[in-house]
Amino acid sequence: MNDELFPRERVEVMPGAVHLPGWLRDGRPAELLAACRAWALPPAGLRTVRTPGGGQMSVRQLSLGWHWYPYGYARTVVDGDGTPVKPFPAWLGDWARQAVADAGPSVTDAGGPSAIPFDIALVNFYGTGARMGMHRDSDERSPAPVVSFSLGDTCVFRFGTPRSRGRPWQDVELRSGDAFVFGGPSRLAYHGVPRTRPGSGPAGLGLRGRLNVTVRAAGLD
Ligand SMILES: O=C(O)CCC(=O)C(=O)O
Ligand SMILES: [Fe+2]
Repeated sequence: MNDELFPRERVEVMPGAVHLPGWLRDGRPAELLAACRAWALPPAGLRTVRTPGGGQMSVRQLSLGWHWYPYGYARTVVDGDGTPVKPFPAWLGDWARQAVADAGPSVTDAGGPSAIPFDIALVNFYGTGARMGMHRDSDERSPAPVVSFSLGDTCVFRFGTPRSRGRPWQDVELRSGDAFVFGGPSRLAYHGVPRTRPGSGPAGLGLRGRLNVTVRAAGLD
């Protein structure tokens, strides 16, 4: 449900980076949340990600299709319970291609969205205080855009350039139901989540915290 009095507009925040407010309509937020709850269960469920330097990420994460670990992709949870990654569902690829079409031509280098072979989803759960530092999504071997869907609490999404972690950047509020697509000249741009706003999500959804699902094409076989 979109409970905005006036729907927020599509905004291209950087060349090839497009925010689609309220893009998940009708039953889709609840459908995606129910799917995330099922994927979160073991085996290959939600886990804490440890970084090579000995730290750990504050978000909890799971993967579908290909398992992401710092810093690569595998078919099994090589840094967790060792089980095969859960399959990437075809419907999520369909949603992502629809979002790419709605984002417009700047998010793709060549060809239309219909041929994009989406085959990965990374699901991130942000509890109170969780954040994600500025990084690039650079472990994929495909130029296809990344499509992000948000549920639950609002966050500040910081979107910069491919050149550096620093400024210039744009801060965008991603709310429950929003999509964000980045590709073309922004495919390797630095981005991160400096904060979420605990308790800001829609009461009717029944999610405490924030979920983000990024859909990607691996370009691997
Ligand atoms: O949580 C978000 O909105 C962004 C997640 C992200 O950048 C990632 O999973 O690589
Ligand atoms: Fe990312």
